[in-house]
Amino acid sequence: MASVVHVAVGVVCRDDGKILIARRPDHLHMGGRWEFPGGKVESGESVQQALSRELLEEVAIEATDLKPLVEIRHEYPEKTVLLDTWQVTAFSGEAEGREGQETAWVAVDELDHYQFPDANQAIIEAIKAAEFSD
Ligand SMILES: Nc1nc2c([nH]c(=O)n2[C@H]2C[C@H](O)[C@@H](COP(=O)(O)OP(=O)(O)OP(=O)(O)O)O2)c(=O)[nH]1
Ligand SMILES: [Mg+2]
Repeated sequence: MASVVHVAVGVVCRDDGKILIARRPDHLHMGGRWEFPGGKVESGESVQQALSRELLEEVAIEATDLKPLVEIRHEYPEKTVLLDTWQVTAFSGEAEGREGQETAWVAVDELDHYQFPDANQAIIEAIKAAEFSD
């Protein structure tokens, strides 16, 4: 059986409530679709360390406060991922796609207008639910 890929995913939220999304480079799995920035947890790393590293590498954001949002396990035909998803409640830096990706700040009720990988529907639902519990 194929192993599960552990992925650290960040929902970076600005003071105006908008959330950072980035477009996955075409050559990657789910290329061309929008995502919440993040990447694979490497061996010896905690998920928080992985997320902080990926946010800096991908979108030039330095996360200063993280809180767990949701864990989504999803089976794609090619692989199974565990999206370990965190809300980034404080950060510094100006978001930019450091790997040439397009980025956007999007209101929660506009997330549905973007095409994400299939696993992300559950993340979007968790974001909407969290909005009302804060
Ligand atoms: N970062 C991220 N990955 C997602 C999301 N939704 C989703 O299905 N994925 C999947 C796509 C990939 O199979 C996997 C993440 O891998 P990745 O390609 O971002 O990993 P990485 O940045 O470490 O890149 P690399 O090791 O391939 O260089 O999780 C999402 O919202 N954000
Ligand atoms: Mg990545």
